[in-house]
Amino acid sequence: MLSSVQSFPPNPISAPSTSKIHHNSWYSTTLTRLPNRRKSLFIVCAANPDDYNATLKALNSRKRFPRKSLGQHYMLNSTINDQLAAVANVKDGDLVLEIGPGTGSLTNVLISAGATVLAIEKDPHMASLVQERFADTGRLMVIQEDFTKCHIRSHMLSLLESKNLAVTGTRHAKVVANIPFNISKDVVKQLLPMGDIFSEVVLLLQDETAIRLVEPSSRSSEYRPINIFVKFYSDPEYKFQVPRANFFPQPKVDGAVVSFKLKQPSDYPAVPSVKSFFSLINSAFNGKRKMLRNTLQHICTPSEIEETLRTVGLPATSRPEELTLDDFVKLHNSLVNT
Ligand SMILES: C[S@@+](CC[C@H](N)C(=O)[O-])C[C@H]1O[C@@H](n2cnc3c(N)ncnc32)[C@H](O)[C@@H]1O
Repeated sequence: MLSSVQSFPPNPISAPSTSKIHHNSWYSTTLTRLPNRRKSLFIVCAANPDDYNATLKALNSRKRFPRKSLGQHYMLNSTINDQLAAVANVKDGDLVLEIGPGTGSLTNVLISAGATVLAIEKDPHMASLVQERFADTGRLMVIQEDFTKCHIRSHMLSLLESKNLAVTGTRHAKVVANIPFNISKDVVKQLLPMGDIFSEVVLLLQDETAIRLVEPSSRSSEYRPINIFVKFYSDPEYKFQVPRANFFPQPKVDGAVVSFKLKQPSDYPAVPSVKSFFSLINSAFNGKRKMLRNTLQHICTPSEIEETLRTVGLPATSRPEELTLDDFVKLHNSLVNT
């Protein structure tokens, strides 16, 4: 359901002083305006009083306490939102997919940069809040759905069609989002193979997840099938860390911004079947510390695996964590041809 937006009543609270004492007293005053639940979560100081103020005002307008189950840790530092948009080089005319707009602090930056935003928000209260806030811009479409269950490709195709934009050729769309940490894997799995639609995916993830997705290369103990998946579809880059004090309420972990520059489908590594390629990867990593000649026995005999490994220039005793994406492509293609 695509719906256009209504207007938001502007009623700013005057910005508090940034001095520690004033900030703290302003902070506890603001707390009393929130529904009287689990106030202990709010002990942490925010990065920017104005952004704090705006977030609390928005939540208060709906009597909406942040939900842990929805990963609702709102961004309180507009500079970080600016940096997220800058990493993706969001500019006039871009189409941006945002997952979990919340109160709309990042949405505001994207719209101000001249983008049209498609936002997917699971929480109906937040979906209507953000819809109302940007009603008069005509630049926001909100879909109230769970991103992990929605058909993002069909939503994007309808949007591109409505804007008379072709899917092939220049890719007009990007993803910029501060997502709930608990759906990171789903988001990455769904979006990275969409290089025909998106040129870049910029996500604020949990710092540990960001490192695990981007950094491990072959020969590292952290190397997993997801690293092969990420490199198959994109060129990932860890951009910067976002300390936990920038979120409201403060999570127990830090965040980090990662950019995934998506490859066009014509630039994916050449494999006859993507499905069989990833099935080989999963089988290979099933016995991570074991040699491939043992873990791939359901495909060929150990001596055939050894022979194939030698043919593609790899030692017969290779283990999965020793192979790069390129090595796996060669191994797969050679196995398919035997
Ligand atoms: C970390 S908050 C970020 C909010 C906002 N983007 C910001 O930067 O302040 C995550 C947002 O995602 C929404 N959300 C949680 N699970 C979701 C899901 N499965 N699909 C879509 N939105 C979801 C939450 O309701 C919340 O608004």
